[in-house]
Amino acid sequence: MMGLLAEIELIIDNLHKWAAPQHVKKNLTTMGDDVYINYEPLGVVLVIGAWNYPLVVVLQPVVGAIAAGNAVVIKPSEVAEHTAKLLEKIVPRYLDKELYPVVNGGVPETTKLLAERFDHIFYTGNTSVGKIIMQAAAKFLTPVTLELGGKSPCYIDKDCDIDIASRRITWGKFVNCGQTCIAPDYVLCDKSIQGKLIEKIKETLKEFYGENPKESQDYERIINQRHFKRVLGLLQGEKVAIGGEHDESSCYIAPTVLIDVKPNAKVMQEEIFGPLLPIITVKDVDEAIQFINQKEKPLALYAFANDKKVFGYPCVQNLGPDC
Ligand SMILES: NC(=O)C1=CN([C@@H]2O[C@H](COP(=O)(O)OP(=O)(O)OC[C@H]3O[C@@H](n4cnc5c(N)ncnc54)[C@H](O)[C@@H]3O)[C@@H](O)[C@H]2O)C=CC1
Ligand SMILES: CCCCCCCCCCCC(=O)O
Repeated sequence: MMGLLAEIELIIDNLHKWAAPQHVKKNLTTMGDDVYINYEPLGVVLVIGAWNYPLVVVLQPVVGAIAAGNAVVIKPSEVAEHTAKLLEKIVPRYLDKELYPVVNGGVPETTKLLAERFDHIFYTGNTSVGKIIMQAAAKFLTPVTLELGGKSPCYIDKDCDIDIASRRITWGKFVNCGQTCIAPDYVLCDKSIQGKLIEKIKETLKEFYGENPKESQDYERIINQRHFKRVLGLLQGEKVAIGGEHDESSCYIAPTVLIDVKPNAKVMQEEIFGPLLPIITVKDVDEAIQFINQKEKPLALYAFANDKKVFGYPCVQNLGPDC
């Protein structure tokens, strides 16, 4: 909610500037004209949301689309069914239901929506469905915004404050049970610091979630049985340094750290989106970057180091504000 409210405030404070016609410098071909950029609403925007922060990932793009003067068809994720029902109930209380309808349902309903012509589609979710959305949009040349997932690495240099690194990684990885799009997906570090890192993560987990995370009010569950089985499948055959306990009936998977993970292991092939943290050892930052560059471009990259050289690499700089 904090992010959503901040977005609304940002728009209220800045919309008059963003929406104002923008001056354009004249050139030879336009010297006799009035030249400016005038912003117009696109028309009707379709917003399709994901389940992991189900209110914010649906409403945040809706807020932007409304501010830009559009009508919006709102499609919450059916996986977070209570939030979807709540949105269907409360949105019409505050917004015109002709201009901002909420459409609930799963794949068949979304497929039907995608057969319609929209002026923009804003989709948040996994990459495979992202491709379906883009194909459907291409039929009408509808522009799309795709907020997808990825395998976000953490590089921990041997010359860094391991207490700080492990505390931040433990928070970012295990909050919402690992179901955050920019959660650290895996760790790359020198073998000499692996043992200390594991000890520190263990200590931090105890501080955050107590002796038994299953009993902690602060530790979440996997969203459903399908995702529980998917995440558990990634754990099979791997060497567990911390955690590993699970319970299907409550979709519980303990905060888990894996070691001696092979680069070609199943857990390294797809976004984990659950509470498993594989550690892969590399000899230095160059090897880490080589490893990362062999994969699809990640959504975020986290680097912990004292050596400024680490932050000078273009791939670290280019990944933006989450570094
Ligand atoms: N970049 C970002 O800001 C964010 C990205 N994500 C990413 O989203 C993913 C998690 O969400 P998902 O499990 O994908 O959510 P999901 O299963 O709820 O799917 C997302 C939306 O796509 C629709 N959908 C699903 N299958 C479809 C199909 N075959 N055809 C048409 N529509 C379909 C669903 O109805 C839903 O509204 C992760 O990869 C995560 O990283 C999540 C939150 C934020
Ligand atoms: C205790 C609060 C947890 C804060 C985590 C905020 C992350 C929100 C990001 C929403 C989209 C995503 O990254 O999956």
